[in-house]
Amino acid sequence: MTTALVVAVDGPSGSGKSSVSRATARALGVAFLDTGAMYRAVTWAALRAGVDLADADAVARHVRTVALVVGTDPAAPTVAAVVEGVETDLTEAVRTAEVTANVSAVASVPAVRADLVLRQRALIESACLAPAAGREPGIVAEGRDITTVVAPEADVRVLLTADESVRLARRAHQDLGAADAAALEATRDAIVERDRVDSRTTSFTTAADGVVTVDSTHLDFDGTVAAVLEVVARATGGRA
Ligand SMILES: Nc1ncnc2c1ncn2[C@@H]1O[C@H](COP(=O)(O)OP(=O)(O)OP(=O)(O)O)[C@@H](O)[C@H]1O
Ligand SMILES: Nc1ccn([C@H]2C[C@H](O)[C@@H](COP(=O)(O)O)O2)c(=O)n1
Repeated sequence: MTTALVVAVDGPSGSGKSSVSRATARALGVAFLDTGAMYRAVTWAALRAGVDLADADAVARHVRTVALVVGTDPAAPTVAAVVEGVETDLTEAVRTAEVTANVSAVASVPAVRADLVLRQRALIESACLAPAAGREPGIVAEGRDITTVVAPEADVRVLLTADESVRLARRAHQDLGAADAAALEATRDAIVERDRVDSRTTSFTTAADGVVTVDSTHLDFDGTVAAVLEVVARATGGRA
């Protein structure tokens, strides 16, 4: 493969966007971009700085000052921010319940979205024009608005879905393992609520024109990756 390949993947929480996109990127030998991690990192920074998240202007002003460092190696994706002049790894910190509970408020600010969309496009361009050593030119980028806003011209655009009950069961299993029923119920409520709030800002439940839906309800993980790779092969005539 010599021509750069951009694969855009969107979907609701627990659809498998991150894990399936990452495995797809590995299989294709290209970079991987988790745009949700970028929204999470600027949320972490805003919380740390004590910004009032109800004040959209203040949030957008603060986010503009946050220098993000995003690692797009699908074997070990990372996100960091420069805090008081020091690059601080946030790969784990962005997964806390506090960040998860607040990220939708930050992601719903239009000026924040405009800012991060530009940064995401720059990362996609960089992966295409200057791939890391040993990597093919291209990227699998996933989120909620990649197929529609960030990279509507992507070579391949996929909406990854699964029935709500299956998505919630996967997420609960990942987050809580064998936790008690009340904890599982709380996780489910939080996920449903986050998707409800996020869907006011981005459209990730129905496929836009030209976007291929992959429904993983009855597929296991490997089967889902294979289905996405098949969409890529069909769209690229086997060049990838
Ligand atoms: N087809 C599948 N079959 C079984 N498990 C799956 C499948 N796809 C993903 N998973 C598992 O479901 C869990 C959630 O996947 P993942 O984190 O990739 O979802 P996501 O859509 O990125 O969610 P979020 O937007 O909330 O971060 C993970 O544990 C993942 O391994
Ligand atoms: N392109 C994107 C990616 C993510 N978001 C928002 C929506 C989520 O609540 C949050 C975290 O994403 P996750 O890590 O759960 O995939 O970020 C968005 O609005 N647009």
